[in-house]
Amino acid sequence: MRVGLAIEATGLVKRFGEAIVVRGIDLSVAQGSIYGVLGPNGAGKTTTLRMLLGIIDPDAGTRTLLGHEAPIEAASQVGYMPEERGLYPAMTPREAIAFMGALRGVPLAEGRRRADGLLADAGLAESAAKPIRKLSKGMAQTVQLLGTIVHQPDLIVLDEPFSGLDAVNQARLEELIRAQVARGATVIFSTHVIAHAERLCERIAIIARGLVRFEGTVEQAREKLRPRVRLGTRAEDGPWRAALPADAARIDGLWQFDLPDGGVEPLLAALMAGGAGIETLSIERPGLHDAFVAIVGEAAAGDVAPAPADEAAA
Ligand SMILES: Nc1ncnc2c1ncn2[C@@H]1O[C@H](COP(=O)(O)OP(=O)(O)OP(=O)(O)O)[C@@H](O)[C@H]1O
Repeated sequence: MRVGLAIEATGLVKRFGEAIVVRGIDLSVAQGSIYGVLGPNGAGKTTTLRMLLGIIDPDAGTRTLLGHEAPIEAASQVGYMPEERGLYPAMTPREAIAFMGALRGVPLAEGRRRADGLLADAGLAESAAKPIRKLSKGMAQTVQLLGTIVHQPDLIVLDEPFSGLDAVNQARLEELIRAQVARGATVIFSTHVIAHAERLCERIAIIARGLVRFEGTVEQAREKLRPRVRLGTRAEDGPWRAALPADAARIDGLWQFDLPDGGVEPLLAALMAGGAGIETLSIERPGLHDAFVAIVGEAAAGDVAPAPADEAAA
């Protein structure tokens, strides 16, 4: 393992029958960081996480998990919450969490003690002794998450952890992830809800159609797009229109276009001289959501031609 990496994967490939769903993915996750794997439905996120954990084996490529080349050897130091949730409905949250801890080597009495603390922190103290079947879906999901971290794993892998939670519980989960990292854990999670990744992650990978299309910081992803100008003019038409950039479109009553290289000042001068009557002006930096849509869109367009991994596999 390279110093400081919790996960290092190179060239991961996975086929299911004829379909190559992961086509050569590299991933490096620094110890003590929060890492986001973003991608549209079917991109290959879950398959990638499963390969990293050793639940399935890649058809090609290698992965090192907490310094172990065989992921199973790291199992006791890993907490994994799969996308398919499931707890025994007759168990209580306290018992379920303690049971999940026992599977990872935490004595039951200690597991119960930890469960009570975790449930209290999550605002679920009153539900600690009710059967899970009486809990809401979101509450049950929180219990499953607490069971995932009860053994204080060094690496926490969460598949779509925010889906199914209301806004309050999503915020709680963000806090919990930060708290886990503060105690020294590494967290990697998949999501197609971009806002969480934007707030939480030091680095992200955007996966589409089985390939990493972007890897870097959230800031670097945003920098791939130009700021967007929205401009309202009193007059709808006039010779001044020639001063607008070629890509300017009138959307919802506003001219919208990417910030030109020379900034907006020369353009505004031309509009003012031409009597366009500037009523509103905003220049907005794109968010991660915009960058995500653009990167995934490019991937879809680019995939009309065969990708290199397909050619290599053929
Ligand atoms: N065991 C399997 N057998 C056959 N095909 C599979 C299997 N697992 C996944 N796939 C296919 O692989 C592709 C990628 O699936 P995967 O679950 O990894 O995507 P994902 O990015 O996690 O998507 P989502 O956000 O919808 O969960 C999909 O087309 C899926 O149908």
